[in-house]
Amino acid sequence: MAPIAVTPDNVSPERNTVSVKKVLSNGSSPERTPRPSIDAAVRLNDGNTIPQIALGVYKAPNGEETEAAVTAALDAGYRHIDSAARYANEEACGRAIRRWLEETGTPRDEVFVTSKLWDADHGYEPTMKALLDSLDKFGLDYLDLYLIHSPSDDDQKRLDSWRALEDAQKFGKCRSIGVSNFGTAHLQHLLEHATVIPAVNQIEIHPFLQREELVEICKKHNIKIEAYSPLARGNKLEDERVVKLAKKHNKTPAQILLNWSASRGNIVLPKSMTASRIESNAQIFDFSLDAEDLKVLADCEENYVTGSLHKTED
Ligand SMILES: NC(=O)C1=CN([C@@H]2O[C@H](COP(=O)(O)OP(=O)(O)OC[C@H]3O[C@@H](n4cnc5c(N)ncnc54)[C@H](OP(=O)(O)O)[C@@H]3O)[C@@H](O)[C@H]2O)C=CC1
Ligand SMILES: O=C1CO[C@H](CO)[C@@H](O)[C@@H]1O
Repeated sequence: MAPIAVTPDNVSPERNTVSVKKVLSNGSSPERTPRPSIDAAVRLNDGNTIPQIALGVYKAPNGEETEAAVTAALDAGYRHIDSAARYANEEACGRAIRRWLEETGTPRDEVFVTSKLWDADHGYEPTMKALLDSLDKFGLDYLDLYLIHSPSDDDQKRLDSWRALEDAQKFGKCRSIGVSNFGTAHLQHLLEHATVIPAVNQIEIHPFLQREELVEICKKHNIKIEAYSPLARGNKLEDERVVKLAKKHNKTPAQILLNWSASRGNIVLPKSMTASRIESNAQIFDFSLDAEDLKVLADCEENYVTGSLHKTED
């Protein structure tokens, strides 16, 4: 089967070799044999590249279970972890990432780490403080991507938070900056006042919630879509149309949903705490959905929202 269509924005940076040469600081060799990295990546409007698949860690506890999931993801070839201050697991994610980098001798810049500013911390100073707090929890010097988790209802506060992100990027505390849960009105307002155009808008999107209008606006401004809840939280994996496509392609229903999103150029953030699912969720770049399959999935639209759309989102 041919691989999914590669869009002009898709790039394959030289990040596909994992060094396991280095031994641990205690002199022992790592027992695991990590897979090579998954090289599917997307170029952002700031010139940075972002791995197209991330492990999402919403609801993952701040302890060993999450460390194991993050390690399993990195071993499976993921190079992107999507956390948030709100998820309260930045410490566990940071521990696992730092340990994995050390064990495999991989440079920091080969793993892409995202966190998000929580709603209670909007405003210039609180945003700066929240970002430093997140860095402290991860034990990292910089984040690859820092997002406004949801738009504040207060126009000025929202712009102040964004100005803080712009400055943090200038100071090297985060390489890319973006937003999440921004609808058309919030995006347009931000674009009127911002110096830096957000690199991404992280929103819920899957075949059951396709959000074409918002996607078009993001495309127009070269803002990439990060698809959250790309598995519709597991609630649509038994949909008979998805199951039929899975059988046709000898794939899992989850892989069908993820391929649908990735083949549109989205960055996909499936969450799982199960090593076998973490691994299989990444095996989505070796097949293509044909026009007939895409029509079946287009017809799945039912405005199915699993999370909570912000009240001004469309
Ligand atoms: N910016 C925002 O406001 C939001 C961001 N997000 C981000 O997106 C990520 C993903 O979204 P999320 O809402 O967690 O939901 P997902 O759509 O990723 O679904 C996760 C659920 O699906 C299950 N699952 C995962 N893989 C499989 C599989 N192959 N087969 C069967 N079941 C599977 C998981 O269970 P199990 O763990 O047991 O495998 C879990 O219950 C979040 O973790 C977070 O990083 C999410 C919501 C909002
Ligand atoms: O990231 C998140 C996970 O999902 C939650 C809703 O179900 C959101 O509130 C939050 O923004």
